Amino acid sequence: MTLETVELRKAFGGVVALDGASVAFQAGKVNALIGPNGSGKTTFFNCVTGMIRPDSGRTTYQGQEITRKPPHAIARAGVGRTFQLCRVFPRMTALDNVLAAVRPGGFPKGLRGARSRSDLDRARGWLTRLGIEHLADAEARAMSWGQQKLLELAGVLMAEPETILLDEPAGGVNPALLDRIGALVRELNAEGRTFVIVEHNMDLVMSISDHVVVFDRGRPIAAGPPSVIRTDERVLGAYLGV
Ligand SMILES: Nc1ncnc2c1ncn2[C@@H]1O[C@H](COP(=O)(O)OP(=O)(O)OP(=O)(O)O)[C@@H](O)[C@H]1O
Repeated sequence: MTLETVELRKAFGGVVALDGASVAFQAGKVNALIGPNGSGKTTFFNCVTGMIRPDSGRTTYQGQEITRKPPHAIARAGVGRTFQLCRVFPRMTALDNVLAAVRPGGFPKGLRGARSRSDLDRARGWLTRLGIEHLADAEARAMSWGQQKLLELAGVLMAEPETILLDEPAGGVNPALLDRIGALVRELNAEGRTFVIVEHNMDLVMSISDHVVVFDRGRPIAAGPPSVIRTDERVLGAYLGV
């Protein structure tokens, strides 16, 4: 196991977003976290990455307690993440966005020479790997939504995380890019990275995942390989609302 939670609970006023969620994701695998709208998936990501504090419960990463650690400490421990609404700096170039991932705050104009050669090479390498190197000098705001999602992922990869949490990587992207994102996840996984993916596109989930966890009302109701999850009656019931 790599990322594990025990009885994670988080309420927003009267709304219980996480209701004692105990989940174990598998190291070296592509894990998916699925569930109907409002079932607590993003709140779960926010809790395990330190963006919000759970009311109770624990999270461990590779056996180490990370429950109350701040986001930067969890990132440093090796967990990277993307966001549903994609976080890039709109007025910075693609290259500067990727570099900013290793130097939070970016580079003031006069200090551009301070970028290290190896960081530059690595940043260009990730842009190339993700197929957006031709946009290196374009401002992020001039890029398409799908390109911005790739750019955000390039920034995450720049920190060399062992585990990557993706929040709706397929959301709003065109079918060609969808295929590329799927292939990329499998490639990066084959190189040793663990993934946890929150995603509504079931074709993508079922084609790239090794292990699927299903949330309903703030807690897991099923977990297993796609072939089993696809026909699980509890899962079908949760999605159909019966
Ligand atoms: N900051 C917040 N304040 C109040 N309620 C919140 C907050 N964040 C989430 N919630 C509520 O908690 C519940 C779980 O939301 P969450 O976004 O975690 O679900 P989700 O499974 O990620 O949904 P979706 O698939 O639609 O993104 C929902 O009822 C939501 O309205």
